[in-house]
Amino acid sequence: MAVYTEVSFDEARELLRQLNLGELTALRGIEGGIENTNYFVTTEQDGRPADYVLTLFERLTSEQLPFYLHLMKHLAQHGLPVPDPAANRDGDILHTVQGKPAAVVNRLRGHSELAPTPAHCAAVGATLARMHLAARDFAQHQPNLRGLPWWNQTVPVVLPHLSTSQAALIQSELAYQNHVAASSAYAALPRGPVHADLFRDNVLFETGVLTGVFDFYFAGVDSWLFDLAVCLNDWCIDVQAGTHDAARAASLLAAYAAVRPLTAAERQLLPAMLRAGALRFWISRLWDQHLPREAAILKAHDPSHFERVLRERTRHPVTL
Ligand SMILES: Nc1ncnc2c1ncn2[C@@H]1O[C@H](COP(=O)(O)OP(=O)(O)O)[C@@H](O)[C@H]1O
Ligand SMILES: N[C@@H](CCOP(=O)(O)O)C(=O)O
Repeated sequence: MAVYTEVSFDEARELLRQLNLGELTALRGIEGGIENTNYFVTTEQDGRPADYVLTLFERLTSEQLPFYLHLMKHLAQHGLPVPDPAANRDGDILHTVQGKPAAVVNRLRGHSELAPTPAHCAAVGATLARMHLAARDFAQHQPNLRGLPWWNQTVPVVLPHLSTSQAALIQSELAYQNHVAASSAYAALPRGPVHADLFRDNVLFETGVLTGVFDFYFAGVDSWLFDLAVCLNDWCIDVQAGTHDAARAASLLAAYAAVRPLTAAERQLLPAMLRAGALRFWISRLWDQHLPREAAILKAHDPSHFERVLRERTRHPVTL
């Protein structure tokens, strides 16, 4: 269930009219997702059906949202297969529905590939590198709001819920990541707007071709290597064991590097960033599990998965 706020047919029809997207014919709540209220919307335009997604933002604010929405528009204008937020007559892409910030984007074709092959991983690697390069001249700046300062703030909050060995691991990893962030190699990492949550369920494929990347609502300015590490930690991991899949990782990395070769600092810090990526999602899953919003998160993700990935990444560093 990811309809926290009910939208009536009339309200949706009015918004779609204002956006000049045709006459509403169908409105259906989307079950997947945990953060926002999402609806699939169909309209009729010039006698043809057109599909959109209407999102009401439940947690993100009107101050934070322009960065995400304009980044999506920027990437779409650069030919990336990402949702393109629809503007009204005044050019605004952030709207209001039921007093909440809202957006309407085109519905991307395809299905999530939850059992990816090296070929799927190559497509993800190449697209990630293209997104990094295309976002270089994106003018707006917003930090990754789930970056190191948030980890430092949130670890003490989740700590009381952990076993002794988990507490020791999370504290020592946090200390290590603070140490890495202060290093000259870290300062040398190329940075820019990154997706920061490019998991299997945020990418669509159709007959083996990557047709969509969505859910930019954890995006922010961070190192490109962090984004790459987040991807490797999801696309190139055995989900049951949390272990590294060398064939899929080689494929993703080679395709990424064919578009944008890695720098010396990136090659050096890959093992540390793989640990950082695992720590980031271990912390957020613990936070969602132990400090849920009022009955809102009904499908909290399992934190122990990223605890396993972090232990694996520490025990068996992947070097280039
Ligand atoms: N632009 C889009 N095109 C196609 N499907 C989409 C699009 N945006 C969202 N979806 C669908 O909605 C579901 C929930 O979206 P998601 O962004 O993951 O929600 P949340 O941010 O609430 O977690 C996705 O799994 C996908 O099926
Ligand atoms: N990918 C994150 C959770 C983010 O949720 P989403 O449904 O908005 O992608 C995780 O797996 O912990």
